[in-house]
Amino acid sequence: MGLAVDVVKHTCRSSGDDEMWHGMNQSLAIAASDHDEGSLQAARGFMTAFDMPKLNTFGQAFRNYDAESERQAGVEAFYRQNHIQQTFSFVQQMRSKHLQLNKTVMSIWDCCELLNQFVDESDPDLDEPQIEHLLQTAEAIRKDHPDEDWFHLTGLIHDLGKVLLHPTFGAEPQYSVVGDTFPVGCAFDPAIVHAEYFRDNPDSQNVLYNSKLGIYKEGCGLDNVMMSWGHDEYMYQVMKSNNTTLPPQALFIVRYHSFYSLHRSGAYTHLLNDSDHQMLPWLKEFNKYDLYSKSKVRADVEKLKPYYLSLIHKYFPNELHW
Ligand SMILES: O[C@H]1[C@H](O)[C@@H](O)[C@H](O)[C@@H](O)[C@H]1O
Ligand SMILES: [Fe+2]
Ligand SMILES: [Fe+2]
Repeated sequence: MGLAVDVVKHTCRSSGDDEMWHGMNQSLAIAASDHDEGSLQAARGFMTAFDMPKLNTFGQAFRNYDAESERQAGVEAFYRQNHIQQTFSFVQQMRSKHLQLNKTVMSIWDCCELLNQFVDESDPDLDEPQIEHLLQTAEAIRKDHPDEDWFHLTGLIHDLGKVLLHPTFGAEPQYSVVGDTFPVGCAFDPAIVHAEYFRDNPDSQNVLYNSKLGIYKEGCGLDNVMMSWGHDEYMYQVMKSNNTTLPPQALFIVRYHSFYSLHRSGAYTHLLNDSDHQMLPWLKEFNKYDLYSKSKVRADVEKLKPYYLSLIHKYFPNELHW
């Protein structure tokens, strides 16, 4: 890898057999309900080739928001802003501003290239332009899941919603585009990164929104939950409205990949319905590659381009409305 990092080799049973979608989903769901990484790996039945580093490129554990590092102060300032601004009503405003998808028309690949100029201020683990992260994620997935091209493409496109930072979309501030996401309309969970800054979010004082369930019903399903505004929801809506043929798992991954308090800490599970529970293992599997592939090793964009163009062609129209 060319990096002085410790690597953990993942071993698991390999079967080589192709499994049917539903069969796999079922075993993944069972493994996930066991909360056991080992059985999750076994249920997957894949040989894993991706090396998961223990430390990020700054020599820290991944997602350590308290460690003193060159990115720490900026990341904390980001979350302060994010947690103060993201209210229920802010989310409504952003949705009506951006979900009409009338800002531009472009292809998926054009969007990847547009992201080349942006660095994500919320990320303690990476200060590389976003296109690097997209290809690193996709290629890491490809190593472990060679036959699931939909999953490779999901890796490539999962962060394309960060294009909201571009002047074409009004150059939205980082606090309304990146960072972890969380439900609005109910109490903020302490498991959310830098939850202390929710003190100054007006919704924390609003009795409609500050109880455990807030405006929601137990088991209502994430589809009925309003998430903080950012690149996840935006890209999900872009995919859906432009009629992607990617499977439902891909849409779920894109939509909730930043919902760390759920997929890492198990918060908010009282809002999930059965379908969400079935999807959750895919989200966790995806997260491994999204998080641990972040490195300074540059992707060879020109070499990889033809393969990803073929996937884009398979699952998306040539031009999309954004
Ligand atoms: O792309 C973003 C970004 O990398 C953030 O730092 C992280 O907090 C989000 O969850 C992720 O989706
Ligand atoms: Fe993301
Ligand atoms: Fe990402």
